[in-house]
Amino acid sequence: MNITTISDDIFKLSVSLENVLFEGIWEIPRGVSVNSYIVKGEKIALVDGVCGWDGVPEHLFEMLDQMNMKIDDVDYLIINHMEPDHSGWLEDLRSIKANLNIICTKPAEQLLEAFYGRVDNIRVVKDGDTLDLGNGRILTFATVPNVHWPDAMVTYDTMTKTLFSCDVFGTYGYIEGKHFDEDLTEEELVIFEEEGVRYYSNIVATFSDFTKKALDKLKDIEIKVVAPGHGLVWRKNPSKIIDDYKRYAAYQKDPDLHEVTVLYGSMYGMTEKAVQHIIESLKNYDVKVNVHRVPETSWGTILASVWNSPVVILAMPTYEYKMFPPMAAILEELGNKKVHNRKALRIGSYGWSGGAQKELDEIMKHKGMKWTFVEPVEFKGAAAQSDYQKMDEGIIELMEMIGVSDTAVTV
Ligand SMILES: Cc1cc2nc3c(=O)[nH]c(=O)nc-3n(C[C@H](O)[C@H](O)[C@H](O)COP(=O)(O)O)c2cc1C
Repeated sequence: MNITTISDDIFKLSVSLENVLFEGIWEIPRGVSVNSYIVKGEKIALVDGVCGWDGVPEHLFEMLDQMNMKIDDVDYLIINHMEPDHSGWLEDLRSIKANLNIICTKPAEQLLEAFYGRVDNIRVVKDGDTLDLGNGRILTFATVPNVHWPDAMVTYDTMTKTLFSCDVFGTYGYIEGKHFDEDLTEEELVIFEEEGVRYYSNIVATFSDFTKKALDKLKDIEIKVVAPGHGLVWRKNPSKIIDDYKRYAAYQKDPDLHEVTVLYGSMYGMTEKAVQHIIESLKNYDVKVNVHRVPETSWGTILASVWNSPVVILAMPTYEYKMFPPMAAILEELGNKKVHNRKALRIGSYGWSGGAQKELDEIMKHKGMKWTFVEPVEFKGAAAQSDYQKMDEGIIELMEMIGVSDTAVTV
């Protein structure tokens, strides 16, 4: 755990995680930080906690020691969001200071009881409520329901105009010694953009409509510092992460990028050979192409890729009268994350009955995904020249749909 000064009397305590699956599912190749904040007036508030990683509470005590504080000095624990990665200190803190005052929303109060059996010393807050810490430091609260649990809220320090936003404006990614956006090189900023969309697509995507409402609610607040529960503190250019989140929310239905995801599975190479043809054909267009094989590529990586891609090529064979199972699993997950309105081509090999296409149609329908498909190209065994021709025609159609033209020079 490390401690960083954000501004006079505001400190970040954070833990970096790597080599774990975040939420037990998502790979985090560049790690993630989990951030908690200490805000001091006459009274002291701890905004969010982190899970019981990294020797908490011992490390927490060391950090407090460095600030000449003891846990007894903390007057309030503000819980923006009850998910255990942010509320996990609660049990330890309560065992040390039983009368710790907790500030949270009504839905969080119910979750507190469910998760920790806690019903005492809770002040429930709603939109616009304030907490006066003394010395002119007044905190206000705004609920942001379902970003990403029903209980979520953000806390705003009116003195420094710092927004403690918990999961909102979070990113994956952790670079040793880099805590603020102003610490980053251009290349590192690109890393955090990639990790932003990865985090959004893995964690927040399902709640994009709620995220849009939350962003709308926050738009009239003057924000000088964004201090989220994951990732960097945005101090030099806070509007960067706010605008990024607007884009990410919009990508649910319309990623306005020239990017294609080719998602495929293949048992014996027939479908894979056709995928190679498609990859070659896409080289004729000015588009970024991401190729992912299932089940080898993790769901988190695929989600991030498809979130950025208006065009998706799905390639899979028939397997036991249905589609190759890992492809069905990831398509269901894309449906759960509400990845809507993609333009798509499906290709694949079958042996005798087919069945992949039927299952694909069913998934699209029951998940309400509203993808627009060009004519599928299914072939028995190996693809023939006429099949490759049809694939190329499908690609032309898809590229036209996103306004990308063929870069090959014809004489
Ligand atoms: C375990 C297994 C199950 C299969 N089930 C079906 C099936 O139900 N219907 C069908 O038409 N083909 C079925 N096939 C045939 C494959 O779809 C066919 O071999 C296809 O060419 C495989 O494509 P690939 O080389 O890209 O893996 C099956 C093949 C395997 C290995």
